[in-house]
Amino acid sequence: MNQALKKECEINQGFYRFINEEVLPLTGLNSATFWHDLTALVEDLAPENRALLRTRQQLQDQIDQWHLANPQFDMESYQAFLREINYLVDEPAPFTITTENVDQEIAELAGPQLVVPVMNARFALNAANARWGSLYDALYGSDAIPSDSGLAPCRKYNPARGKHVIDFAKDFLDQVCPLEKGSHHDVASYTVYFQHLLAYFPDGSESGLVSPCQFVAFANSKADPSSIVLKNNGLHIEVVIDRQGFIGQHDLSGIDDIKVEAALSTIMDLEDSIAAVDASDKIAAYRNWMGLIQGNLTAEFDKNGHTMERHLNPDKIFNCKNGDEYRLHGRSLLLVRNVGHLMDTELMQDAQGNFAPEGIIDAVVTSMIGMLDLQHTHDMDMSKRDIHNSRTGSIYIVKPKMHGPEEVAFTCRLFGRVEDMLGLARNTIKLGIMDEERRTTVNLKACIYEAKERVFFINTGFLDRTGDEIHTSMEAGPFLPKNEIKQQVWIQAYENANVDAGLTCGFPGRAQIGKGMWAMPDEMASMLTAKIEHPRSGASTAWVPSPTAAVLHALHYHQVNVNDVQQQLKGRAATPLSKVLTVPLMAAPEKLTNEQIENELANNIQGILGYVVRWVEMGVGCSKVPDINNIGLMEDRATLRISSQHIANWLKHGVCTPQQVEAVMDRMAQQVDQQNAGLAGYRNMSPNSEQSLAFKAARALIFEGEQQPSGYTEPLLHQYRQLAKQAG
Ligand SMILES: CC(=O)SCCNC(=O)CCNC(=O)[C@H](O)C(C)(C)COP(=O)(O)OP(=O)(O)OC[C@H]1O[C@@H](n2cnc3c(N)ncnc32)[C@H](O)[C@@H]1OP(=O)(O)O
Ligand SMILES: O=CC(=O)O
Ligand SMILES: [Mg+2]
Repeated sequence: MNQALKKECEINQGFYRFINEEVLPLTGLNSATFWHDLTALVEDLAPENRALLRTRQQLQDQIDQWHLANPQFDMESYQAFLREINYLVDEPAPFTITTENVDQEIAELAGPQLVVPVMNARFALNAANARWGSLYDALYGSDAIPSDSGLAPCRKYNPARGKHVIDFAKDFLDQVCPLEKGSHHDVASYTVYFQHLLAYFPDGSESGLVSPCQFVAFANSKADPSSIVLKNNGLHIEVVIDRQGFIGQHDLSGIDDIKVEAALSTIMDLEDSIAAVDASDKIAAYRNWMGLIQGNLTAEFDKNGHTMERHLNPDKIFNCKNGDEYRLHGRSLLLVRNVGHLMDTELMQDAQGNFAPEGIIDAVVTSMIGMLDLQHTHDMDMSKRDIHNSRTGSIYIVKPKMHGPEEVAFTCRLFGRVEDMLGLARNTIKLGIMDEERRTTVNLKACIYEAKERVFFINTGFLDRTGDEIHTSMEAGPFLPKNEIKQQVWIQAYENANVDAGLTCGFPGRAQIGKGMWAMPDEMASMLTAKIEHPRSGASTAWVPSPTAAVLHALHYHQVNVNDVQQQLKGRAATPLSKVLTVPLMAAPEKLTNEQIENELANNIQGILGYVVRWVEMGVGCSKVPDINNIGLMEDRATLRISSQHIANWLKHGVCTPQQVEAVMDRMAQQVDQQNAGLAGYRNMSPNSEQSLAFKAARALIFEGEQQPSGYTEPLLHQYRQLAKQAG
């Protein structure tokens, strides 16, 4: 049953109640005015939103036609054509962004950014609390410390493994906060002498830090500190000392743990990592966002036979070395990712029966909830309030999947209208631009220009970007195997051009330059080796999939000073557009062996089925799915977009046949069923795959992939998930 608002517009009743009963009373906004304004907003902006989507399709049709008419690709004529159709626009004259009131986690500090599905309260709380994490736990519990030669973690503590953990962590201290003389390994005790940290060795000798100012605070007494807080590259390290502690009792200096400042910011995701297909799903997601902002979200769950309750951590309070209080934010700075411009939502319907653009409703609701934090900020003495988010009065919205500057301009107009509706000062709502569609990449400066007063990040969402790479050039020819696409010139050019754009547009000090997700959540040793390249490339943040990854990736920002790197990079030669536009096609598809083709299909299809079955049948928007080498991969809608577009491309160009794909799908359905055996709520796809909604969804994603708007997966996922919900 719907709530008739004006006679030409209907609001979903659950949504109406949620806003009226749970949100509006906290905002001081008038209900009648709010609904009137929301209706007007949707009436005004929905047609524009739809027009932007038509433009996407028109451009895609023109690009398809061009490739068909130009089988011999010529870069010069290609670029001329892209300009002619307005896919490529003129670069704006040099400018710098003017974004103000940005929290220091975004503007000044460099460190990991965690992403989490907001609908999972247990994970979302964990993510918000992942501002701080135990280095000992992250090392002990991951493959960062190898498991061979008696080092495997076991049910009881393995002291041999523990020794490697402690050695690694103290090596790290020696590296980033070295002592003037000697090593942290050999320290017998730490004390604070006036404003200095002193380390004493067993022979009675002592040493200070090479950089004494790295010592900033302590807990308990100077003579017998229970914590020592160090600071390097703006990030804190807490050395916890407890001579009675589980680890500390066996440690020469009594160090019980080393905690690091890890996820400086966290994206609460309403987009690609969640499955929200109807009003009740959306309300659940909004409610969690509200609980996080208000500070009262809790989650009760069973872990290892114990019932646990999780809530948000308070701030951390220490003694400053000069005697004052030293207060550190206890939680990640929370950002919220809205959906893009594509999908509509049943939360609201116009007179013609059209659902409202979901991105418009997300902007209004997530901002209105974000506003509760700002009201608290103004109303309350900050030192008395434990849970708050922005200390500069900003709301941070990450907007995904925008195509080019006119879509960014539209988002900014939308945010401006929302600010007017909510009575917020202009540019309170900050915009994070995902550089993850090709039309945004090639016009990035023009995109930033449109948002120059409110942009707070650009981030290379290379997963969606790869999907869009395939879809945009679907007609150009067959693409390389998925892993080889990553090695081609276009991607490095895209990554470099993104950093360069951020630097030339004045991001340092105002906004983040971000890099993409580490999509192998269990491969922490590899991450420690590979992801240091992100700060080295000039990025001030990069995405991680879990708190453990956040802790370990944080080490990189101690090892690399991003400010210095950014200074060095300023003024490097611009990346040629031709490199960004070089499509990663296969030169000689006929050289692929049948085995290579089968392997590629098997890998893609295992990922697709493994992800889609949980999405459609169980409403799980982000999963860890083993690939054919049994490495667990983070799969979300963006990785699904790549896999499904890749097979669609190979089908189109005859690299594989539909029969081959069907056969691999049947084989992989059995495999995925086996992988999920015993999982509560799981429904097998085989042997009656024709009755499985998940299997049908996966088939549609592949065989109808070419026709999907920009190759996106959400229209089909939503359709099949809704059917699964109806089927109960
Ligand atoms: C292309 C893009 O758009 S990328 C952005 C979207 N992707 C994401 O947001 C990825 C977020 N990550 C995740 O959802 C998960 O890590 C997955 C699905 C990849 C793996 O989940 P699982 O298989 O359940 O992880 P695993 O069993 O190893 O670990 C679970 C533990 O880690 C925690 N955890 C895992 N990921 C996260 C996270 N992102 N935030 C907070 N906590 C997390 C869980 O809370 C849980 O700990 P608990 O028992 O104390 O609650
Ligand atoms: O959103 C991130 C991506 O890689 O896509
Ligand atoms: Mg993305």
